[in-house]
Amino acid sequence: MSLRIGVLGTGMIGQDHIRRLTQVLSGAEVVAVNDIDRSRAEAAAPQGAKVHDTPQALIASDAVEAVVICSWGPAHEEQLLGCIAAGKPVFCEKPLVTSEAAALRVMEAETAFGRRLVQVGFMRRFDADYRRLKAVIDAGSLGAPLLYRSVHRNASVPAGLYTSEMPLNDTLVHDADISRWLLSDEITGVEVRVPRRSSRGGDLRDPTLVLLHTAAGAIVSVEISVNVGYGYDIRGEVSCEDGIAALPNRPAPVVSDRHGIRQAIPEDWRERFIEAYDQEFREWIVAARAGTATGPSTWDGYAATLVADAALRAVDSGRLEPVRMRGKPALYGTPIAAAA
Ligand SMILES: NC(=O)c1ccc[n+]([C@@H]2O[C@H](COP(=O)([O-])OP(=O)(O)OC[C@H]3O[C@@H](n4cnc5c(N)ncnc54)[C@H](O)[C@@H]3O)[C@@H](O)[C@H]2O)c1
Ligand SMILES: O[C@H]1[C@H](O)[C@@H](O)[C@H](O)[C@@H](O)[C@H]1O
Repeated sequence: MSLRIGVLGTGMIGQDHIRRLTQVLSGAEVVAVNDIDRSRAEAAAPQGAKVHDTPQALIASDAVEAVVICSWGPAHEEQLLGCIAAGKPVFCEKPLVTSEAAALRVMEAETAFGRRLVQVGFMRRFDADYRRLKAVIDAGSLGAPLLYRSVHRNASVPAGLYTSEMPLNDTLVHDADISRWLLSDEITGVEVRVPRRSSRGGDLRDPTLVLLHTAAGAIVSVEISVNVGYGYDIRGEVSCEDGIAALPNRPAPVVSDRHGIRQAIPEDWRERFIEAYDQEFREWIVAARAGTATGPSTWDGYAATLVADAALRAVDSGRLEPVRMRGKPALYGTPIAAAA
């Protein structure tokens, strides 16, 4: 039997996830959709899927066994709490929520329920290159990780909709999460430095340089540039005591012509992480069919939210801003020793 899924939010990524759930992956079907823009939901609904008037009606529907949230960040809390109250597994696109208080409310609801229901859309953890990079670090032959350089470049962002806070509370969450996961470490402090602005972004504060300090004493530098024009360029390199390990360049045909020898760069996140999103949903479908969730948890979404909050404080203060996490509930596994 296929997992019967309802999708909340049928914009850019909602449509892409509906495509993969209906045309690429097996074991799932999209039976219901909702969007505050009803015409968008109608256009995105696969044949036979019901278009619901409200997220609450979709979550409550007996036809829906599990939910995928692809609405805007500020809408996530209410929709997550609705899914947890209904006991339905839920995949939630990043960011989990947009404030520490909201993250704690979701965590309290899930821990009171007593079983993991929430998986957060940190798709990099499902990318084969990142998984191999983590395996090298975990093997330990390079010694302890000291520095991690994370480069996050978007070709462009929607003008007017993407604001100067968003490099820190929308884009950085991916780098914060992958750093915690790769280094098996927690982030304890955040600094932000702002160089001269790129003329490509108008008034937008871009690029931004973020330093994440970890409990074990490593430092992560994150370059966030959201208007580079040339493509979606994601890089990562870990410097350890006895060597370095880096993400490889993406395999692409090597073109030789009068401009030289070159390889294409992905256009956007859909192209760069296409296999990662597929794998993320393969693993989610298996877990959701068992009535639970796997991979990035509410705890991980909470951690990324705290980093985003600290980064927003740091860009104003110019100082190192602390990240103070609560004790980790047992539902989310054992705390990382260095951070305990
Ligand atoms: N993991 C990733 O790489 C990745 C990539 C893109 C977007 N995202 C995340 O996915 C989410 C959606 O992003 P997008 O780019 O598709 O945005 P979008 O603006 O294209 O689509 C969002 C949709 O949600 C709808 N919506 C908003 N509030 C709603 C509500 N309360 N109930 C129902 N529908 C509602 C909007 O009408 C819109 O159609 C965001 O949280 C974003 O950060 C993640
Ligand atoms: O919502 C998107 C998405 O999360 C992308 O993966 C990220 O590169 C963008 O900066 C962000 O705006």
